[in-house]
Amino acid sequence: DTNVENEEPFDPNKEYYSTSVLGLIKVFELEREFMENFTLYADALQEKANNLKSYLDALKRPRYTTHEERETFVSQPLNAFSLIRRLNQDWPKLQNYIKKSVGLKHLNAMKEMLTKAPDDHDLNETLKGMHRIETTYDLQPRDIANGLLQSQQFNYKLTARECLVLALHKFESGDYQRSLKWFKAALEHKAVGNDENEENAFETFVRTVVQRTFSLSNQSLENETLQQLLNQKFQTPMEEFISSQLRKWDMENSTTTNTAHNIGCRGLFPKRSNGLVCRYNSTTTPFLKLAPLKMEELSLDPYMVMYHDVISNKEIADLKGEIKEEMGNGWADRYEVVDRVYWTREESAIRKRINNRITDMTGFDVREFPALQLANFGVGGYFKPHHDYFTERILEIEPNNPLGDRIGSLIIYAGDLSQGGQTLFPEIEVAVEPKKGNSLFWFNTFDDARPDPRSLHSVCPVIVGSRWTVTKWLHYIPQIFIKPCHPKVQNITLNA
Ligand SMILES: O=C(O)CCC(=O)C(=O)O
Ligand SMILES: [Fe+2]
Repeated sequence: DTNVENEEPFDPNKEYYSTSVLGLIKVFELEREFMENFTLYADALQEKANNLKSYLDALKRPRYTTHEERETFVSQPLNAFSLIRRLNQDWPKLQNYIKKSVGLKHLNAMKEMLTKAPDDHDLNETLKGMHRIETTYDLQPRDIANGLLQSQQFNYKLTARECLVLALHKFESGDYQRSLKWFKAALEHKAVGNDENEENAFETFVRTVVQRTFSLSNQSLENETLQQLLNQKFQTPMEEFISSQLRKWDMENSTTTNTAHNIGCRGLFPKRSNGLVCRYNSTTTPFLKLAPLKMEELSLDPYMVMYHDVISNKEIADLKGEIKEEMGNGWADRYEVVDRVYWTREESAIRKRINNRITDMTGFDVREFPALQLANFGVGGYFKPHHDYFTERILEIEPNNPLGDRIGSLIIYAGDLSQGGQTLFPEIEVAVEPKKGNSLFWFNTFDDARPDPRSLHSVCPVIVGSRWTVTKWLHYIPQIFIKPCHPKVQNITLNA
């Protein structure tokens, strides 16, 4: 992959709007509020213009172009009186009215809102998310620009400026091949007629390419030469020049994106037919005798199952309703994750219900660690491949955990997604669809509590939808009598 992910220094306290749908809703609200004030401001300006216009209309009279006509007009006392009075009384008022600012209240509100607008880091994080979607699923810039995301056609087209921002982002991250494709998409989406902002955007891109050309060839960049090139910016020789440079640099810098994670996300893991079954589980806890759970085996070794329809929309809504206001802000973890996370630390009826359900699914005791982790993903939100058992990374997040290693993990899918966001196990080539209401459970360690590297997992970048999850790590110590450690040597093979 390219170096897009690592170019910025990591700031753990930085909040991003784009790393969760919850954050994006805030920006949506911000724009709506901005537009409301903008409209009221424009209305106030309009009203002022209308008032000025009607004053002018009231003054309408013949033009009196000759000296004689004017003499006749002012020799009439009513006209003369009216003229003097207007200029003495109305004009100063008119001056004041013209000087008076209107809609200041709305203007100030708009200024205040600007302080909350997404900054450059937000834009960069969003561009990274867009890049992740594009490269993971190997989408073509031309299709994206035309609103085609995988097989779904949206009624949306990117403007040339938007294409150029993407082209520049690829350029800056060294992905010259995709930069060229975005540049071509920008040419295809050029507005009819002259658009100054668009021309500036083209000029910036051309300048960037020309500058690299010159700096690579150790030539000093003569202002005249640059200007000459810029002058022919939309002509074929210029386009050819840009294309040939980007193509040349791409060869020097060729990258491949065929990792197991990407292959899995593209739906290209081999189909498995190994005697796995779906059945009702009515034995893990006594409660299941009354209400068995629909269980689908995904893998026997390592053990991994999917429970279907274990949580209702109502329960999901209750849980979200409880935490939404307090949910922390989105963050971009240096190691793997881009999302917004919240721990439900308060005891509540719905949390208890869900914990009971988790015990029904796993047989494990969760009373010592009743917190639930909620996550909401944003633009291209994902997890890099990682292990949930104690690694340096996890010990950094959870130092001195008295509960022991995370022997199992359970995810409840609680959001509506139409594309992307599968949970992947690259080592055993399993891809799990994040269907709302379902729950995925797997073991991270062998029976003797050694880490099982086959539990490596990742999350594919979300393409379309709001991915919500409830995550529960099942720690070793509380299960010590429920799932005692069986010392047993296992032979495993990895599909590396
Ligand atoms: O959301 C998922 O599907 C997996 C999340 C995960 O791997 C984790 O929270 O450690
Ligand atoms: Fe994980």
